[in-house]
Amino acid sequence: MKIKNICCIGAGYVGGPTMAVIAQKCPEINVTVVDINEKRIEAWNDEDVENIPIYEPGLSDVVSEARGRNLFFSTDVDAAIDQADMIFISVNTPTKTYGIGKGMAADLKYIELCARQIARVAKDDKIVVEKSTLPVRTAQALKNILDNTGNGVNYQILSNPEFLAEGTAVDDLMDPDRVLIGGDIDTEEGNEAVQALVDIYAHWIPEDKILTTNVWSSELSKLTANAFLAQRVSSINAMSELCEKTGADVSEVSKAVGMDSRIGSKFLKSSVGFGGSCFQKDILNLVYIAKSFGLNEVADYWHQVILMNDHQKKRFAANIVKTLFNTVSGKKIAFLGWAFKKDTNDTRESSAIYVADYLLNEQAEIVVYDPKVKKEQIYADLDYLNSRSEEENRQRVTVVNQPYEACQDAHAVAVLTEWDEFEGYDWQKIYDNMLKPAFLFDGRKLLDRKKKEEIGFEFYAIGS
Ligand SMILES: NC(=O)C1=CN([C@@H]2O[C@H](COP(=O)(O)OP(=O)(O)OC[C@H]3O[C@@H](n4cnc5c(N)ncnc54)[C@H](O)[C@@H]3O)[C@@H](O)[C@H]2O)C=CC1
Ligand SMILES: O=C(O)[C@H]1O[C@H](OP(=O)(O)OP(=O)(O)OC[C@H]2O[C@@H](n3ccc(=O)[nH]c3=O)[C@H](O)[C@@H]2O)[C@H](O)[C@@H](O)[C@@H]1O
Repeated sequence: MKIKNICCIGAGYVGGPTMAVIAQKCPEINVTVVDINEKRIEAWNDEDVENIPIYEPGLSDVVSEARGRNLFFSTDVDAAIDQADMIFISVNTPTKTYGIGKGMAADLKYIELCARQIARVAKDDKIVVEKSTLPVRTAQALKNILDNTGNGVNYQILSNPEFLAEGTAVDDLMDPDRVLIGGDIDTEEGNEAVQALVDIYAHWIPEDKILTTNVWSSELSKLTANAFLAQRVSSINAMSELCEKTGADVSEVSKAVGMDSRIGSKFLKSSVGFGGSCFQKDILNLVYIAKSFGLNEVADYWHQVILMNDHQKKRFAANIVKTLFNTVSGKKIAFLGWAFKKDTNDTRESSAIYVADYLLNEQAEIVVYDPKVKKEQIYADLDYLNSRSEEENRQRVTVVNQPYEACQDAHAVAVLTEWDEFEGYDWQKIYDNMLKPAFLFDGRKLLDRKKKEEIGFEFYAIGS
């Protein structure tokens, strides 16, 4: 089966970059990415490709090559579904904020809406691909909706979870460690559908990196991968606290431990806590699933990864208060970085938000500089917590476009994101313009302690 038309529902951090790369690598396939968010689609179609809604190194080049040729962005969801042979569902699957499973389970309402829309519109057979991260056995629910509310056409459901990380999305898509495709491999039709998707990826990915499994293994592997990755960060962060008490240095410990080939060196960087839209939501989802099967020990085991992460954010903020003579009331604290990691403008679940909230509760004044995050986003993140009025957030938090302005007259500077440019600043100038003693808190182990102490900073870094 040769796929000619692809539709992707959801033009977000996954749908946009993933489909741009598929379109670039498969010029004979038409790829239409649709979304109900008109502003987002408008931005994807902006004449100036630098204005696309997602900042990812290398993405604008890929989009400019394919857009208008075989890559299209549209709000006409029905038309794209109608024309497609293969439909990717790449909508958001946030943690539920209401009802049963509130605060734990994945909210599948957007997925269900997609399924119902596909069922209503489709007039010929379709392959439906789960790209979103979903609880294990969601494919069954999708199939149920499609078969029972559809127009009698046949559906094959595939699971094709995405493993890209933000900030390196294009590289990850071009050269992934593996591509995972789950399908109904016990039937001929299921195998054909799997092969159709394998053929797409095989345009640029060696076949030995394309792994096919049954649907449930594929769905569960995605949650497992994120849980393992987050667990490594929580594990090293747990050791960072012990390092601070004992004179060990967490960077040296990570290096020593990571050189063991059974452990490996990646994902052992201690930080102010992991953020991002997925780790927390996916682990909570895993915990919820385990609990729903009565597997309480399994649930508690994974839940600890989140508890450790919450502790890490909180203790970083608490340490700022303690170090500044037990009060930050009325004191100016400069934040360098707001994004959840470098090279992205995404702030979802960023540790900076929670550190700021903690310090605002202690009556601090905060000034933020981030190279890519917009002012409105920072206020929206704080407002979302509902900790204080929107007006107060705007009074107490200032967002500036210049790092030196952020640090001017500050009592303390805190590094919340590991943007490369931060280490290259003129730190003597920053020091000279701060109040003394000038405190510097490095939540990312980014800055050179010796140099900063030579300048005169009172320097604190996670894990040493
Ligand atoms: N952000 C990431 O780095 C990764 C995310 N994932 C998973 O991919 C999925 C999507 O994540 P993101 O792209 O980050 O989310 P996102 O929030 O950036 O994008 C989702 C888009 O879907 C649209 N949408 C929702 N319902 C719709 C509907 N019924 N019709 C049309 N459009 C609709 C929204 O308007 C939004 O623009 C999630 O399940 C996430 O867990 C997986 C790997 C990486
Ligand atoms: O499902 C998802 O959404 C994605 O989640 C993560 O990707 P992402 O959240 O974009 O970024 P990561 O590089 O994993 O970083 C997550 C957080 O952990 C932190 N981190 C990461 C690595 C590390 O060693 N230490 C550390 O504190 C980062 O600063 C960041 O806040 C996974 O790495 C992807 O494989 C997955 O596809």
